[in-house]
Amino acid sequence: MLKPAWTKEEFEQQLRAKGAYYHIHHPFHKRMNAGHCSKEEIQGWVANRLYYQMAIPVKDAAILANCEDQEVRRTWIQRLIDHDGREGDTSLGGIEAWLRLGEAVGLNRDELLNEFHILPGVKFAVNAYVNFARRASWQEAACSSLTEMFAPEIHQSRLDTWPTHYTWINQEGFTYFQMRLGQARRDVEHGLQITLDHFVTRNQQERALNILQFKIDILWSIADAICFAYEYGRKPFDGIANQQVCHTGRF
Ligand SMILES: O=C(O)c1cc(C(=O)O)c2c(n1)C(=O)C(=O)c1cc(C(=O)O)[nH]c1-2
Repeated sequence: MLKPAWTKEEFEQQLRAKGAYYHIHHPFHKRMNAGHCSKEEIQGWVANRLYYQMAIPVKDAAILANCEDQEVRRTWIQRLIDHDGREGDTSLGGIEAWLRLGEAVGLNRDELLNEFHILPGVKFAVNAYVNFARRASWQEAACSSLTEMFAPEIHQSRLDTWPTHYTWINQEGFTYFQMRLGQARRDVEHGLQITLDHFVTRNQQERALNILQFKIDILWSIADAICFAYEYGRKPFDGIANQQVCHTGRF
């Protein structure tokens, strides 16, 4: 029997219920916000997350390239500007703000930008997101960005806990988290509107939930890779070679 479609309100509720699996509940994130991470663990997380930051505007450019709706493009393009910044603009782009967070935790730009610390598992997870956005319809790719529904809470929890737990971090590094609070809420409003309008039958709505779970799995896998390497001390090729044998670049 064909299952009836959820109303928009019910569908939104189902999407929001996925927050139960958001990486805010990952043991590594819980440790980080409880103040139990070492300096090396914080540095490892910040260095690896830069790979995600760098990929976000590439992912959003892929969505723009696949989107034939001018109105949507006019709004979506703001996401690229948020992360890349604009020449001559005084407001900080997200990537630059993240690099400053890297410096605030004691890393230098060279080691951040030459991917010295990036784990293969993080690359695979992030690349899966970019590749999905390239191949999927723009509506499905927009749906995959909806983990941002849960992001303001995680950014806020860092702002609430890090300054007291990690007093060695230069406060200027927290600008990124502050910036994202408003940007993420605005992005979600748009992404949610696209998703609620596009996925209308019950089958389509269930597909949207599966796409959101795919993205949640990506974030969880990133945290797993970082946790394994830095909390459990099991970096790739440990005891066999230096991590620098790992492949470089994007495949
Ligand atoms: O720090 C976080 O936990 C976190 C998570 C996410 C997310 O849920 O995908 C994003 C961000 N931050 C973020 O800063 C950001 O700009 C962002 C963009 C997107 C996206 O999918 O387009 N997710 C996220």
